[in-house]
Amino acid sequence: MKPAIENLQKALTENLPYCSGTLALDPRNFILFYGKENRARRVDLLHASVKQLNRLERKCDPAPFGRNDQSVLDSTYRKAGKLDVEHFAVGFDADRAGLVEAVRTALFPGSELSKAVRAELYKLNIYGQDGFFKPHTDTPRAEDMFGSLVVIFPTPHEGGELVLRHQGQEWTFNSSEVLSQPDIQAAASVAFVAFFSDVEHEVLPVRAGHRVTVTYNLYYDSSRAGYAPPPVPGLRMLQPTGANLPALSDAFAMLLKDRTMLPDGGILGFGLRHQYPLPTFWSGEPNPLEGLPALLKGTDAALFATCKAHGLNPRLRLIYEAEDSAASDTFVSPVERSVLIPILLDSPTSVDSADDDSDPIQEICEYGGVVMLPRILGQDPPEPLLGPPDRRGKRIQYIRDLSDRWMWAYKPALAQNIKTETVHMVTEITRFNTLRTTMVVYLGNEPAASLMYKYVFLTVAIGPAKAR
Ligand SMILES: O=C(O)CCC(=O)C(=O)O
Ligand SMILES: [Fe+2]
Repeated sequence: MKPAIENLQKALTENLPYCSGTLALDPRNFILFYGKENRARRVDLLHASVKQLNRLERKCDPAPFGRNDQSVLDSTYRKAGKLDVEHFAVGFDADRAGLVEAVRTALFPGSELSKAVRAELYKLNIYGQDGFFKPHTDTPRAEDMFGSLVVIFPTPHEGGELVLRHQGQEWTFNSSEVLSQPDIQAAASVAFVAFFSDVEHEVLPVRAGHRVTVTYNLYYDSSRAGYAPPPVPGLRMLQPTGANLPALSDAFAMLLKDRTMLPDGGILGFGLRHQYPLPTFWSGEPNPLEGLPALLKGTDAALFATCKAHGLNPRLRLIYEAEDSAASDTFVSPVERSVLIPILLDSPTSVDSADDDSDPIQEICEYGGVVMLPRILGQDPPEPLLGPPDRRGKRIQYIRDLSDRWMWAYKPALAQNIKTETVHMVTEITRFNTLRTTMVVYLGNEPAASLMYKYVFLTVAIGPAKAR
């Protein structure tokens, strides 16, 4: 496969056990109060002096770490200071800042996003010169704890990289480098890393300055289900790459530049990666696709914005897999129960009725549907396009040219009236953003309501190679 396609696909489907980035904040988020007696000290972590940070370091307790269910002090294992939650208060709050939601989006792609999460402030840590924390995994504090969130404040420091390891892979997050980029610094930002509990991590020695962090424990919390705050403006996700706007835009530009890729132009298709609060049953309210661009998250939001930034017109559309059982005899093996013809729709139109004289697929096309001829971008010759079973347990299989054959061989008369659209899929269609509508089917005189499942996906038309 062509590297440009692979690159974009990888960015869009990458599944990492961690995420990282920066978040620009109002200056009051950086104010820290700390102390064990009635009189607390105040330090502004955005403009803290070395003297102030030295004092904070002195006032902290030596940080222990968990070994075999016990908390032990061992300076060959961890050299850092810590404060427990009752000994400090900081303006920053991960939930209020929108960071918990951002982290949830980055860690749980797909239908898993419906898992609600909660963050609990755990500790403040300070690593002075030569401070470090050897490789370890965090001890879960409860059964529903699934990960940790580390927030790094912009106090000057060198070294102190957070190294993460999981299933033979390793990633390094260099907070001092990230936070000292001029635009990040100008915007008063914190850096963050969130990871699942089975990710081993390590803080490399701090060579100079002070590295100040607060950690949160992350929990599943079903009582918050359905809670979905809007996206946060100051957020810059670095990993996963697909949620990182500049990185995704580069990958997209590389694809557009490849002159051998759809030289005459065409339509690209993308499956959505996250689940959105759509009405599960649509019965004539306004088109829910119209408000959807504003709700997009993570890689979906980044992809939509990237298309726009390239002067393209991304469209959120529906795909309906119309069943044509009459065609099954002709085209598929007896194992297949029916042929599914993918039909594109721009709004979730209900089909009032289809009787046994009319062809249901033709009926849907009369309501604005277009028969989709699916391809997989870059696969030459095209391979069968396979999808997972849908929620009715039915096996979904778009045979490469099934809809073509259906169009031109089985229904030649219809083919003249039906519009088609060839879509080159970059990532697989997902089936967790579903709208259901009814279709009344008449079998003789007997009306029967049948459900139509429509999945949201994204298409974007690109021009010929010469013009892009
Ligand atoms: O401060 C950090 O960067 C990480 C701290 C940590 O790993 C822990 O507290 O378990
Ligand atoms: Fe840890």
